[in-house]
Amino acid sequence: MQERKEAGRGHAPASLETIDVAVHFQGVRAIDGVSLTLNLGEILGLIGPNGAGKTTLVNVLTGFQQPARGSVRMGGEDITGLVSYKRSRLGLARTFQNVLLFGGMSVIENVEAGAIACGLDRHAGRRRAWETLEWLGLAHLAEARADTLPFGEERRIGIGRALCGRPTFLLLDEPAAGLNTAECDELLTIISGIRKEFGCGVLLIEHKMPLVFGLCDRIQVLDQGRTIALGVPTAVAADPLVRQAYLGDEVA
Ligand SMILES: Nc1ncnc2c1ncn2[C@@H]1O[C@H](COP(=O)(O)OP(=O)(O)OP(=O)(O)O)[C@@H](O)[C@H]1O
Repeated sequence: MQERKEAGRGHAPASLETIDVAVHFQGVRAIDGVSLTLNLGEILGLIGPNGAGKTTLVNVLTGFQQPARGSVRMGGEDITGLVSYKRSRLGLARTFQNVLLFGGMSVIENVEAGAIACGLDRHAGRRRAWETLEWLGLAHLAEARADTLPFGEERRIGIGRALCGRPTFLLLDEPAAGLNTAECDELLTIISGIRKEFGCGVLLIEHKMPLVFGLCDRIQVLDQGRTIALGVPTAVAADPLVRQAYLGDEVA
């Protein structure tokens, strides 16, 4: 296991950061000066009400959205102007709120695509895809067409595709949306296994609080494009501003 954790890690960057990032859409301040640090080996929760700016921040981190102000750094190096496929090759992977699998392709081809996007050739990519599916307990689905899968499995395949490039930093955008309780429990085991097995930093955007509070080392809370709290789960759960803006009495 340790071998797998260190494989390909080399001199992995120790952190992924945004520094004072701002994004505006036609006058809407989607992000208004947010700094965030995701460390290697930690699970950081990013939570907040609908429209708080969480997905926009992930888009900035992955290069899908250029900020109007501020910078993105990986291992201290400025990557703000780097296009997203180059960020993938540096070890940055994400999943999407809508799974976005290639419907007409098989499961193994979908997962392999994640490795090829990170620079592996087809042969190595296929081998890596098998390893990934086996690790997720989904190898029996390898030859199935992606668009025939139930929603919960589709989501896990989406995670497998992101994981297949063995990212240093993995950004999960609402991975539990639409999952039932049993599937959420499975997801919790997968995410904590990802950190243990692959040692990457995981950014978890989620509205399902049991998952966030059960998994995260630290939690950052956004509201209207700004950070209103950042800290360990117990401190965030007790923060009056967070309870007022988002949590209510959900987490005691
Ligand atoms: N492409 C866009 N064009 C215009 N406005 C946008 C665009 N993308 C996001 N916004 C606006 O920016 C703000 C932040 O949106 P964002 O999707 O980042 O929030 P979020 O915290 O991820 O919300 P949710 O929890 O609902 O996914 C919202 O007001 C949203 O309407």
